[in-house]
Amino acid sequence: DGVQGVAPTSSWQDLLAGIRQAFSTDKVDIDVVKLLLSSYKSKREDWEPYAKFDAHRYTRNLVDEGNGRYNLIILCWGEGHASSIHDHANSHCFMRVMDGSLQEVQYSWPDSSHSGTRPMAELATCDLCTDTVTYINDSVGLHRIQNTSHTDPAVSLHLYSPPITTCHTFEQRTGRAHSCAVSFYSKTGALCSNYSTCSGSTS
Ligand SMILES: O=C(O)CCSS
Ligand SMILES: [Fe+2]
Repeated sequence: DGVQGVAPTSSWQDLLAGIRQAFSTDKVDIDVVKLLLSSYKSKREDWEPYAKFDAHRYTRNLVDEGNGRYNLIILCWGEGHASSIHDHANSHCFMRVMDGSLQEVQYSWPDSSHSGTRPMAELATCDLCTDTVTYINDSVGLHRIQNTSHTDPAVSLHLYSPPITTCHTFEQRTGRAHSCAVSFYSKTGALCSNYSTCSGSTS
């Protein structure tokens, strides 16, 4: 549910400073953070230095390590790239589409009494166009993010609080869960080595 009707006025520096301020205490005001993300007037030159694509999978590029309470990350999705179905490790997950469009498919948690024997149940499918801001946490459900376009790449800005280092991925056909350590393709513009995503099969 994007925050509509906000005239985007703030600069990239205002956005980074506003987020730092919003996370200066342990209390997270979800609406304040969504408004900050919506108020930023997107300029490609602000975030393009972080937008590093890989031919085979989506990339996670660290923008701002934050103050220990959050991470700000640029994700780059080539045509057809998708994440696995995943949780958010009890963290807040804020997201804004910066370029192109993405599809979010939300799922309910697998029923533990059927562990590993039932397909994941879809809750909703949302098409997220450029500048849409959305939010999820584990009490909302699980999701998969995918770039369903065959012609256009997509870029999204994600804020996780607290920072996510590991999460769970879920097999669509069986609901079986796996633990997964997330990593960065680049950090503040510098490429990292041995990158791996939690992108599972999309079948
Ligand atoms: O951080 C990730 O790899 C999941 C992207 S969708 S929130
Ligand atoms: Fe996610």
